[in-house]
Amino acid sequence: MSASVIDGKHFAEGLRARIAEHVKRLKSAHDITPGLAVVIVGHDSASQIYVANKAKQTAEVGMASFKHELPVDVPEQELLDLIEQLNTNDRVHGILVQMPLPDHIDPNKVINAISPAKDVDCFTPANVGKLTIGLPGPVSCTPLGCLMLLRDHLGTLSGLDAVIVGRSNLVGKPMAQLLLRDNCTVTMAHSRTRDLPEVVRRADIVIAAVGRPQMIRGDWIKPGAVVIDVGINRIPAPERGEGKTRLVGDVDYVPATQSAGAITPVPGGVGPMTIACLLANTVTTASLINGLVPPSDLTA
Ligand SMILES: Nc1nc(=O)c2c([nH]1)NC[C@@H]1CN(c3ccc(C(=O)N[C@@H](CCC(=O)O)C(=O)O)cc3)C=[N+]21
Repeated sequence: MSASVIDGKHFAEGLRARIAEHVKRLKSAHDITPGLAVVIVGHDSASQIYVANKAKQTAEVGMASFKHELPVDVPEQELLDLIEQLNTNDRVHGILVQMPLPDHIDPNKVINAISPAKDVDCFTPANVGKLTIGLPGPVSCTPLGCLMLLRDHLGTLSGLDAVIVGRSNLVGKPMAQLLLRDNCTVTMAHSRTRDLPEVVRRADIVIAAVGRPQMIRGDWIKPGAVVIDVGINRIPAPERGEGKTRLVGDVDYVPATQSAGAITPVPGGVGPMTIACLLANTVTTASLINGLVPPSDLTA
């Protein structure tokens, strides 16, 4: 058996086209231009590229894009003051503070400073609570992207066994909430799980979100299972020349394609969906801030 490849890059393009339509309608019918502010501290080159990508795609869907670059040694209070300014700026409907932050800044303080109404990452306790009980609001970007790909591929997820490997606040925990809402039987596995291969072998849906390159082996995958690889790991690739690197996921991709029914590649799988869902969340928050019902095709 050879898995079909779930093309996240292509799906994200389609999603962005739908977002652009919603943005157009918000502008023409309500005179609202959704705006996304991205805050980056320091000059990490990978983060710079990622932030530049977000700004470009934000503009492409017709939204306003605001970028704030702060020096790596910026005092914590200055960052908190900037967030407060963005909280009260009517042109800004979404605030994303690029993580990780330098060690002298407490990420929890920063997250708690963001108005939940503008928290497009779904990092604030208020929005995590809403997600958990199913109230409208932003939905964690990476889990939302994974859910959209799964629904598109499978139609319904009802009754399926889903195993999530990784219990982070960022991906594992919100992913579990979304899959539960779609009536999956959800197992959360992690570094202390006993006999991880056997647990993964039960899964109709595998979500790999451990952050360890190629850790999930091909022979752990049940024949026909759908594999969503959230990992983005850069590893040395001497076969491409000295000092070269390449991106791999948390799944050992080639062997996994032997048994999986479908699988997301890295790159070109979940990554592009994360950015598209950030834009989707900005349409959601812009709608809710203005007392409008958010578009149902952009959320869980
Ligand atoms: N507050 C906050 N929210 C985030 O959502 C957030 C963050 N901080 N900090 C950094 C991580 C990382 N992240 C990525 C999203 C898309 C790709 C992506 O599109 N990757 C491409 C490959 C890009 C390449 O070639 O390097 C792909 O998978 O196809 C990567 C990484 C969001 N993050």
